[in-house]
Amino acid sequence: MQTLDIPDAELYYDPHFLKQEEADAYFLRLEREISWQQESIRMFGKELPMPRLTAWYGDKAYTYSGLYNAPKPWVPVLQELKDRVEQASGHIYNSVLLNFYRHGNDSMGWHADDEAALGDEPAIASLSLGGERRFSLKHRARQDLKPVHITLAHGSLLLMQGPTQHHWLHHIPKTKRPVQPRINLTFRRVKA
Ligand SMILES: O=C(O)CCC(=O)C(=O)O
Ligand SMILES: [Fe+2]
Repeated sequence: MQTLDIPDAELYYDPHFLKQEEADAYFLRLEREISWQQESIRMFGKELPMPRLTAWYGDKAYTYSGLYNAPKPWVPVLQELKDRVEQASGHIYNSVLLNFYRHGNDSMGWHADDEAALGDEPAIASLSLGGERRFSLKHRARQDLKPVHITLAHGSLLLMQGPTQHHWLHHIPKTKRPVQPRINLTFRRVKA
């Protein structure tokens, strides 16, 4: 893992966490084996489809972006990836949120993964597969710090921990560039 030197954050990145062929195979398995959902979000009093497909697996129920997610048992492909991510990151997880970005018009808005259920300084391990998308971080308070952009490679692992969620927001912007579909998994540990 390489350390990304960013103030008020603790970030590690491994662009080659999975070999190309492994990453290709996991993309295909996840596309097929995960029960992808089209959720909706309430915005300005209207129900709008979320600009991506999602799935939640794990031992605990979890509320994310105002959506209640019932626990759903681990399936082999997720158990395998969880084991490898735990090994590499040195943390134990009990849940994973999956996002499927079908095309460049799919995205995720600015947020921090700072729900109380994640505890004070959560470790969040983010595995990316498929088309490369830009992931950006911006500091919540310090305007002297420029946003940080990381192109998350196919088969890469990004680990966010320590004070990162306290001080920084992150998002996946839409892009007009033609991009391949992308799957992202964020492994988390939800408290009782
Ligand atoms: O797709 C990504 O790389 C980011 C996902 C994310 O921020 C999240 O699931 O909370
Ligand atoms: Fe996030």
